[in-house]
Amino acid sequence: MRPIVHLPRPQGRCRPPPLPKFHLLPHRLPRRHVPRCHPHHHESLNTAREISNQIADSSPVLAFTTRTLLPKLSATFLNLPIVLLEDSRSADEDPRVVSTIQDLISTSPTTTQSRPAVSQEDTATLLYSSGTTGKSKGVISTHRNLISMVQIILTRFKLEGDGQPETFICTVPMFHVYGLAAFATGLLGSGSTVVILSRFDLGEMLRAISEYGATYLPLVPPILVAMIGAEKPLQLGSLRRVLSGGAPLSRELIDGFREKYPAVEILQGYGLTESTGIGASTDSHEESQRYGTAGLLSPNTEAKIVDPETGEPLPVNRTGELWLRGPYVMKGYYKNPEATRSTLDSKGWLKTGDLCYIDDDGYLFVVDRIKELIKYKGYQVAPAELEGLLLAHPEILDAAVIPFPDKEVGQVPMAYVVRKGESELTEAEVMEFVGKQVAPYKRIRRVAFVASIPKNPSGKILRKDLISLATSKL
Ligand SMILES: Nc1ncnc2c1ncn2[C@@H]1O[C@H](COP(=O)(O)OP(=O)(O)OP(=O)(O)O)[C@@H](O)[C@H]1O
Repeated sequence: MRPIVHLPRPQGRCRPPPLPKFHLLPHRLPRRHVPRCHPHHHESLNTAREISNQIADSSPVLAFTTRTLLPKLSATFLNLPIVLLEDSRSADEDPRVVSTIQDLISTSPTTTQSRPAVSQEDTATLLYSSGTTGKSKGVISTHRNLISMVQIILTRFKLEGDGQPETFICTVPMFHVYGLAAFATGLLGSGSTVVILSRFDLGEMLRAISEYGATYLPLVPPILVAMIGAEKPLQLGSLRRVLSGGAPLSRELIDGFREKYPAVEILQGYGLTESTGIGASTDSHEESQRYGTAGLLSPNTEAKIVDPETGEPLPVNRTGELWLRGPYVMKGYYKNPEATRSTLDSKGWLKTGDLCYIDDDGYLFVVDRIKELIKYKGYQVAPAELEGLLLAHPEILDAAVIPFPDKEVGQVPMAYVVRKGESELTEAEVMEFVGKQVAPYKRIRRVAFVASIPKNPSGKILRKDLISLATSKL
């Protein structure tokens, strides 16, 4: 029987975990199916306001939280019973607390109570899409959706490298589809060893890699940016693979990573909350050699590229909107039939909103999100392409490109740039660097320097914030 490891919760800021205490838990699963977890403490990145909106929308009947996060559950929800993820209750606990996880574990289940029947079409999860391009919506994934995604992860994720089982590090939140599909269900189902970080912290991540001999690191692009930006290559110990997903990964970032960490393979996964996870991925060395691709379609997946204006299907190598169909496509948006109708067509196709092309061999390339394209004199400029170029500049640590309103041409590309350490890079130099490499309509025409680029937990640039920052000065 494999041990389940419980680590004492670190106090305050994350510190290197002390040596694990082993608790043997009786388990009926065969040995290889018992997952080993090294949980650090968990934190919700959502704000109290975001959580309140989700509670108001979804009307939950029970909440699970920690004592630290309790204040995020607004007192407006007076009648919401709470189970604390703690060992015991204190005397002056919030009156809404009805139990603790420890109490629940030590209570024997009543045998008289029959389990409710659950069908594959019933709702399994209601994840809220991040709302980077519109209002956040509750995405209904059914049991069938989730089961098919777990199956994809079990068949396509390489769970062994050189005959040894992989040890995974979890840096992504489980309230997002990436963490839910990969860590909370798929890898748990595979019996893999998973080390969980409560949130991304570069030092903490490196310590965990070395301490637990981690070999596989699924991450989001900002973590890659941080790893490439380090002055000297970081000590990655036994790490063999990273998997990037959740947001665009430019070719320039891939090059930068390969140059700095030649021993580590870089793979990619593409997906949406609406597809309950991975719609395409690179799963092998050969597949990852196809420069810049997000990979081959997941099993049981159909895809087509359509003209976003007319809905007409386009041939290979032509760029248009990606539509996906498969057993993992969501049932719809919760209490939002209008949004469901405009995203799912009557034949079950999911309109991803992503501008993509598929090459002759079936490899998917993501250009950008249609809603994020900048319109310069009617030409379309993809911010992701310009961000990729900027990141290749030796003095640029991070960058984001947004549309800046212009009376004459509609919108011009504006760059927010984070310079490296001592760099004195000027606005003109940034514009010239990009200008030399792109068609005139794609040129960056405004530059501002900032200390960091705002991003959400799934790695997406919070362009709305940057646009309000830029336009507030108009
Ligand atoms: N490998 C990838 N390469 C490029 N883009 C990716 C990749 N993986 C995910 N994405 C982007 O992430 C999107 C899915 O995002 P997610 O479902 O997490 O929330 P959201 O779409 O940001 O929420 P909202 O639609 O409300 O803005 C995809 O449509 C795509 O634009």
